[in-house]
Amino acid sequence: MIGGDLKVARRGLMFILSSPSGAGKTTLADRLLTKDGEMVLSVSVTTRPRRPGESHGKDYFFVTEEEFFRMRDNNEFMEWANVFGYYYGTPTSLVQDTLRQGKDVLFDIDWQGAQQLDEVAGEDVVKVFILPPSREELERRLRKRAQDPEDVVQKRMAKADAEMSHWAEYDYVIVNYDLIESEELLRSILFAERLKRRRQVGLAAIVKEMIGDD
Ligand SMILES: Nc1ncnc2c1ncn2[C@@H]1O[C@H](COP(=O)(O)OP(=O)(O)OP(=O)(O)O)[C@@H](O)[C@H]1O
Ligand SMILES: Nc1nc2c(ncn2[C@@H]2O[C@H](COP(=O)(O)O)[C@@H](O)[C@H]2O)c(=O)[nH]1
Repeated sequence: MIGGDLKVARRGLMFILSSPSGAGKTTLADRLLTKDGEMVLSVSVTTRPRRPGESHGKDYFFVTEEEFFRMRDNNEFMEWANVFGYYYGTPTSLVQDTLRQGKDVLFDIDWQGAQQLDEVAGEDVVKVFILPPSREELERRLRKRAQDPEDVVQKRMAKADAEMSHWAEYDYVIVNYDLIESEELLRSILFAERLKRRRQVGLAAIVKEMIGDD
């Protein structure tokens, strides 16, 4: 696969997707992951109730507030936040294990989480903000997903402006008009970021061997 099968040893990166709820980041994340063997999803811990079709350990680790606070107080999260009245957190262990293997970690987290990860791991972080084509389309997508009751849809729409106001804190911004086009754009960003010289940690040895010591 172009750009996805690098031969040079490289340092894994932390690829963060944020957006207002319903803009499409989970859908795009799924599509990226199914075609990329070098990227692993960071499965978050949450206190939100499970939606139909979601499974424990794949979409989220669903826990009680008591368990969430125990993990938080035990420093098991790389970042955590309260989003729409529920707690969400990124377990540190999977992230560190994956990066150590030279693979990338994909995060589907909000702006609060993105800011926290930037603070602790700025060099490894690449942040992409996904915008919807319009407010009307955002609401349409939230309803089309048909997984949340009306009051939840309203609550998420009410918070959309607050989330979108953080767009300028991101490295890249994609307006998600068309899924296939957005997926291609995301993949282009990923491939270019993987090729950054500082991430290709095996390059120096290869070049040294080619040009010799003199
Ligand atoms: N470009 C697109 N065109 C049309 N529909 C889309 C597009 N992208 C995503 N969708 C649809 O919009 C709905 C919401 O997408 P998704 O669940 O991925 O949003 P999200 O940003 O992850 O939301 P949340 O933050 O709540 O998890 C889904 O039904 C998805 O299929
Ligand atoms: N800061 C974090 N935000 C997270 C995390 N996991 C998910 N999220 C964000 O929460 C909202 C709602 O998600 P939903 O699955 O309930 O629709 C969305 O913006 C996610 O990106 C996390 O670990 N930390």
